[in-house]
Amino acid sequence: MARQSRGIRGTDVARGAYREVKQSPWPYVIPPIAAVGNLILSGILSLIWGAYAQPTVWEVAWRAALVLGCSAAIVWTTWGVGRARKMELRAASLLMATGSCVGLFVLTFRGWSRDSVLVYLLVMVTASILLATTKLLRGDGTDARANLFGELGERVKELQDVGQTGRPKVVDGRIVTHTEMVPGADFNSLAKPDVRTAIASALDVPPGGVRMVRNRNTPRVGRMEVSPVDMLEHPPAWPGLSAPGGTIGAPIRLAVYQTGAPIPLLLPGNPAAGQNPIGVLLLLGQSGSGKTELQLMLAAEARSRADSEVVYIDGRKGLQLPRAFRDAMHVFIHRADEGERYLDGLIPDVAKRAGQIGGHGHEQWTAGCRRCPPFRVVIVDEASKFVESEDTLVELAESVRSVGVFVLLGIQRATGDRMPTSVRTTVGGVICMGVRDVGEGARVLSEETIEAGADPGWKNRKPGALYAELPGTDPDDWSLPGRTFKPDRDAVIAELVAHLAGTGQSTTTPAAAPAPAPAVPLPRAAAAMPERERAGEDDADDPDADNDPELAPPPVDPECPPDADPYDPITVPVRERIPLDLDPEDGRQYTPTEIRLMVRTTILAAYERGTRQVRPSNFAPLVDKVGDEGLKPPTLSKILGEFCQGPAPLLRRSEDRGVYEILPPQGSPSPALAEAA
Ligand SMILES: Nc1ncnc2c1ncn2[C@@H]1O[C@H](COP(=O)(O)OP(=O)(O)OP(=O)(O)O)[C@@H](O)[C@H]1O
Repeated sequence: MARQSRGIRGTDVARGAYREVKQSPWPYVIPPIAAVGNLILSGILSLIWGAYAQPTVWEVAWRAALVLGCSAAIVWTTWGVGRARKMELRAASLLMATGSCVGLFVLTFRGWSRDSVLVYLLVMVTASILLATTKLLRGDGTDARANLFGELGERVKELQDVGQTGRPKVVDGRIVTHTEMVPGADFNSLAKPDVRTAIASALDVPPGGVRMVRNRNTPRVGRMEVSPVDMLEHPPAWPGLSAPGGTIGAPIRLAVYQTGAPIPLLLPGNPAAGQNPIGVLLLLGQSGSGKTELQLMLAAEARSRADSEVVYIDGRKGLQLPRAFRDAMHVFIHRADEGERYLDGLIPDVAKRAGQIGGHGHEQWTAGCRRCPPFRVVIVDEASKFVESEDTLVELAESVRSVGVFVLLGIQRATGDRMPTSVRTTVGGVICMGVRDVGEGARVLSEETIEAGADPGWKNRKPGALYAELPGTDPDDWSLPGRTFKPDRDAVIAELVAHLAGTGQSTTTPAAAPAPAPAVPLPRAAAAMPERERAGEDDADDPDADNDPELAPPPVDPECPPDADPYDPITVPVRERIPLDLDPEDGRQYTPTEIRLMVRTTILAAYERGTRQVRPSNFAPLVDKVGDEGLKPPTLSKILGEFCQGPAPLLRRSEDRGVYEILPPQGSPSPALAEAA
């Protein structure tokens, strides 16, 4: 507590009340005492050293040099330490120091005269009054700082005592300054909320517009970034699907940073760049913070990629989402219990996918690899129940990462009772939208991000605003706020539907794909991937295609569609079937040559009946006969490819992927059947 001075009391007329000057009286009496002491010192020095001591020239020279040196040190120090003070105080203290030194020098070496003593006393009294005035009139009578601005200004200036700032540069609309602390000081001390707020206030920029990004290699150095205007006040318009028809390996444009730069989301990772797949992403945001819009856009982006399958689970308000969107998803689940069943079945499915991926020598899902199963994107709108169970989450996060599965878990609250503390280290990435306060955000965001100035306490006042900690992004940018694009559901869905229609993918077929039963979620999703299915047919060119036992997804029998969701209407695609006159399955093993002969016979019989096109799914009865092992889909594709070759080909690839035209039979069989013939 501040001590109260005795004796210094005054009346504050404006307030009509007494006020007490707290703190010590010494700051007010020291200057005049020092001035008098300095006068006495100059008298003594003039008698023994200076004007009245009859010194030689040499003695005068070195004594004068000594006094000048001491004076220079005093003046320089006074100016230096006064840097963090108000200008008036700094000027008064400088006047005091300079006056003392000049007086000492003149009175010592020139001798005393009435004028010189009077001038000295006048200057020193003035300086003492100035010092006392600036100290007395700085506030309400306490010895605290004068007012808010004075205090803030001084605090900002005090920064210069602990560190040095470099020349500010303008980068992407931000003012960026390199800051180096004095040895022993910690740059993080500038990241404290009150220091950042003081700087924001002094510079008159929005709160949160000041970031302190420390250098990871040294605690002394960092950079201070000031964003003068909030560039996310008006979110940018949605620029359209980022790579329709491309691979899911290409980044998804999810949102933009305050700087205008895009925030990329890389789902499968990039082994070449040593970047891990994300696996599980946690999306935290309270109701109305903009989660659904983000999920919708992400789902549309993922669905527009050629090598992914999208599962959307919204057990709360799934049925409120537009029908066209629901139909466009490979799997759409709107019942909470079914969503849970689906998630339960996800982990057992991992081993199967791992077998498929590892079976051809890949350590993780690889973009562009035809033998890897489609990348699966699972978006779960309200997953708090799932997140609550730490074991399940850890198991999920660790297992899905490398097998080409991405799971987004959306949650509304991150309170202690709802979320284990280890969640942040378990999941591969985090997006934090508006939450109640910075403390809640700190449950998912890293300590460094919060320390650098991230404050997601927007609640639902700024929907779409977010902080993102994502693999593949610069950790220095994690404390940079971002915002999703201005919502335009109709445009997002219309563009997706147009893209799917353009690539020949029906948006009603996937809707028929039901929620997977526990432990068998994949086959149905795969069944709902016509494009991918067709892509597999092109494996005919791959000589190893049918040697790999782990290669193929289980065949889907068009005669026996998977169990349907009882709540969704079922639409089974109409497919023309070629009646095949084959004997029932007899359990015997068929040689490759026999199988090829049967395929040829089937094609010729179909041609005779007037059929001019075939596709692998037409040969399902043949699969029944020779068994799954004898005729996997890639093997069948390979055989059909062989029939396209040779001097007298039986088939020709149609422009429609996966469809073959039957050519008029010519006398000689294709080389594939030479042996059989
Ligand atoms: N980037 C954005 N800019 C402006 N408005 C946005 C943005 N993102 C979302 N919104 C709007 O914010 C509102 C709430 O969004 P949304 O429904 O996605 O929130 P939510 O977090 O899913 O809420 P709930 O959990 O209650 O469903 C909507 O009106 C939406 O249009």
